[in-house]
Amino acid sequence: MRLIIMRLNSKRSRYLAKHRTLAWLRRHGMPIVVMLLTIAVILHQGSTRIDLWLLDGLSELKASPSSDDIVIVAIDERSLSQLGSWPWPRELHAHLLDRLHGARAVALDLIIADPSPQPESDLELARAMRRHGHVYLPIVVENAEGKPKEVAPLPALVAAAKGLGTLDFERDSDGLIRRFYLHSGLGAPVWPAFATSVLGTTRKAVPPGSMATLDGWARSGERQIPYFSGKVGYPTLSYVDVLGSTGNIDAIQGKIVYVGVTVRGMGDVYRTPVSDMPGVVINAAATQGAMEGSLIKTLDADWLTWLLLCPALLWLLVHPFIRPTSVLAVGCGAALALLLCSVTAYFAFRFWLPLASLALILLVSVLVESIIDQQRFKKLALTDALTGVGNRLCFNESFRSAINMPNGRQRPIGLMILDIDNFKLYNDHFGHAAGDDVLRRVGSVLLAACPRKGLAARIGGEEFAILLPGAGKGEMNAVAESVRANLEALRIPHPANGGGIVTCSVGVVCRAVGAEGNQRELFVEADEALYEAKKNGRNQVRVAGRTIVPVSPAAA
Ligand SMILES: Nc1nc2c(ncn2[C@@H]2O[C@H](COP(=O)(O)OP(=O)(O)OP(=O)(O)O)[C@@H](O)[C@H]2O)c(=O)[nH]1
Repeated sequence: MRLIIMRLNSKRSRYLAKHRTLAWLRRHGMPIVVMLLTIAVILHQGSTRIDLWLLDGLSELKASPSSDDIVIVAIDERSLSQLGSWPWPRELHAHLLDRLHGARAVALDLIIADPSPQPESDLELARAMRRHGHVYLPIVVENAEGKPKEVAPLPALVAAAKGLGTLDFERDSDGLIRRFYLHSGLGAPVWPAFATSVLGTTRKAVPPGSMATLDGWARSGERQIPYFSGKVGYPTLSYVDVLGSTGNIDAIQGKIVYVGVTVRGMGDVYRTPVSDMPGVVINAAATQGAMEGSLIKTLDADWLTWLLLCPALLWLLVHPFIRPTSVLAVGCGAALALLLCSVTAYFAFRFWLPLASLALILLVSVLVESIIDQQRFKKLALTDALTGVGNRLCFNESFRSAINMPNGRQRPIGLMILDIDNFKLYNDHFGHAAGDDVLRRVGSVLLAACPRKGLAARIGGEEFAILLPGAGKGEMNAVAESVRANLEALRIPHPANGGGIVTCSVGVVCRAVGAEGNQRELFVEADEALYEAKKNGRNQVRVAGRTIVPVSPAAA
C-alpha cells in the first residue's frame, strides 16, 4: 500500500513539475527568446539589415545637396586615353598641383608609397606640394600576413605635405560603405581621417615611425557619412583638362579639391547606399559632413551592448506583470517607442541608435505570443476543465461539422453516450471530491479508447460521449465495449453499485447520415439505447435497436 502511495506521489510530483515548467515557459519563454535574439543582434554589432535599412531611410530624409565647396579633379577615362596608362610620371601630378594654386586645399587621393624609377620626379612632386602649401596625402592600412601595416607616402612627400590622414572606411554586413573613423592608426588612433585632415581642423599629422607600433589597428570616433541627396554630385573636372588649362581655373578658386581615380576598372569604386561611388567621392562626402557638422555619431561597442541589452532585460522583468490580454498592446507600444528613440536621436542629436532590429524582435515576439495565447484560450474554451476531454460546446461543433456533408453525400457516423451507474449513490457515499476523481478517471478511459479521428467529450454532469465520424458499426461497438470493460477493470470501489465497483452503461448508434442528417435524431437514438442499457441492468453496451453485449459478469 505504501509503495502504491509513493508511486502515486512521484507520478503526481512529475505531473506537477511538468505543468510548472510549462506555465513558467508560457510566462517567460518569449521574453527569453527576445533576449537571445538581442544577444545575436549585439554580436552583429547592432548593424543588422533592418537597422541598416532604417539608417539609409533616415539618411535619405536628412540628406542635403552636394556642397559647392568641394571640386573633384577626376582621373577618368578621357585622361587615361590621352595621358597613357596608369601609373603616370609623377611630374604630371606636380604640374597639376601648379594649376590648382587657387584651391583652399588639395586632397591628393593617391597612394604614392614606392619611389618612382626616376627619383627626380618624386622630388619634383614634393617641390610642387611645397609651392602649393595646402596639399594633403593619405595613409592606408594594408594586411601584411594577417597583421595591419601602415602604408605612408614617400618621406619627401610626407615632409612636403600640409597634413596626412588615414583612409579608414568600414564595410557593413551588406558590403556597403557608410562609416569611417575620425582617428585611427597602428597601435593608437593618432592619425586624423584623410577626409577631415583636409579641413585643417584636426591635429597636425605625426610623421610615420614616430609612434609606438603595437600590433593591431586602433580606431576612435566612428561616424556615419550623410551622403548627399540627388544624383548631381560634386562639380567634376577632368584631370587632363586641368593639366592643359592656362591661367586661373575659376571652378577651383577657394575650394577644397579632391584629386582621385573615378574609373571603375582601377579598383577604387565602392558600393554605398546611394550608388556605386569612387573612393574620392566617398571622401568628399565625409569632408562635406565634417564641414557642415552633419556627420552622424555612433555608440562604441560597450554602450551599444547596454543600449540593446537594457530594453530586452526590462522586457524580461516586466513581462510577467503584464496581463496576457495586454501583452500585444504593450509590446507594440514598446517597439514603437524604440523606433521613435532611433528617429529622434538621429534628427535631434545626429546620433545613430540601432534599435530597429530590437523593435522588430519585440513586435514579432508579442505577435507570436498573442497567437499562441489565442490558440490556448480557444483550446481551453473547448476543453472540460475537470476531465481534460472535450466539453459540450466542442462536442456540438464537432457533431455539426461531422454531419454536414457537402452535396448531400452520406457517410457513417458512430456515436456512443456513456453514463456512470448509480453515481449519485457514489457521491452520497464518498463525497463530491471523490466523485470528481471518478469523473477524471472515466475521462482518461475515454481518451485512451477513442481513436485519433474521434472525439471524446463530457456532455453533462456524469454523461460522456464518443463521436466517431466514418466509423463502421463493428469499430464503434468495439470502442464502446472497450470503454465499458476498461472502466470495469479499474475496479473502483462502489459498494452501492452492482458488483461493488464503478461501472457505466453505454448507448450506441451507428449509421450513415447526409446533409439532411439530423443531429438531434442521432442523439435521441443513442440516448434511448442508453436508457435501455440502464433499464436492462446497467454495466452494458446497448446498440440502438438491439443489445450487442450481454450484461457483464461483474454486474450479475
Ligand atoms: N462529483 C460530481 N458529481 C457530479 C458532477 N456532475 C453531476 N454530478 C452528480 O451526478 C449524479 C447523477 O445522478 P443521477 O442523474 O441521479 O444518476 P445516477 O445516480 O448515476 O443513476 P443512474 O444514471 O440511473 O445510474 C448527481 O448526484 C450529480 O450531483 C460533477 O461534476 N462532480
